[in-house]
Amino acid sequence: MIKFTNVEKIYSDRNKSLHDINLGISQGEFIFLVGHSGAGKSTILKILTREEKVSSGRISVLGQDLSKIKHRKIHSYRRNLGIIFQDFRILREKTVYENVEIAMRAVGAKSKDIKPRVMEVLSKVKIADKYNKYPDELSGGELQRVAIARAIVNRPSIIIADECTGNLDRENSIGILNILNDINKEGVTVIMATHDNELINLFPKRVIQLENGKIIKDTKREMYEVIV
Ligand SMILES: Nc1ncnc2c1ncn2[C@@H]1O[C@H](COP(=O)(O)OP(=O)(O)OP(=O)(O)O)[C@@H](O)[C@H]1O
Repeated sequence: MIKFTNVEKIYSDRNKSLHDINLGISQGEFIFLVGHSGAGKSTILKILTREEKVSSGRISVLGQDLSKIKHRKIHSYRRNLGIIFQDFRILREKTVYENVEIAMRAVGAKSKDIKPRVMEVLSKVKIADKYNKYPDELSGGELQRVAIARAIVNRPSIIIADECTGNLDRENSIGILNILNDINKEGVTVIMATHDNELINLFPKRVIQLENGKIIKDTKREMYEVIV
């Protein structure tokens, strides 16, 4: 479903951010992307969202070659993705409900479908009781749950999360991981960049480790090597 083939990313002459990345991810996998600061985690995620283009190599996602995708098609490609950030990116002047509703309106959802679906996803992330609150009235953990509701409301195939627990305490981080785990069990692929080793140990998943723009460890690959 996601395939990186000999992917290189060079931001400038001296700065090679990704080196010969070869990687396959199947639908329904849950991946932790780890590595030191500057290892290339965000660059991989930005290539997946097509915020950045590869410098060479090929990247295909859900049957689309992102190295060749036309500019006007990027918008519809991104409808397959739910993106979650460390800093939540919730609109301050809108309520919880409106923050999620806006994502459905943006894709032209029918008015009659909006309310039930927004309330359904708010219930799923356990924030439905605060649907009428403004972001300033919510905690960081609650804000991130709203961001997840917004990310899943249009039923994406892939969730992309960049350090989405980076601003949260342990309890809230575990809460967010439990929600992502439940979403993953419904078949949604989750790719999450994190520095949090404790969280990785609590949720045993495929871990891809980057160093200086190269994959230096892939637990799944190693498991296969042991089995074969
Ligand atoms: N827009 C950019 N222009 C130039 N260089 C960049 C740009 N974005 C990232 N880089 C460089 O690419 C390399 C990888 O950066 P990236 O942000 O992918 O790392 P990361 O693993 O996500 O780090 P962190 O954990 O600190 O977020 C770094 O050397 C970084 O300085």
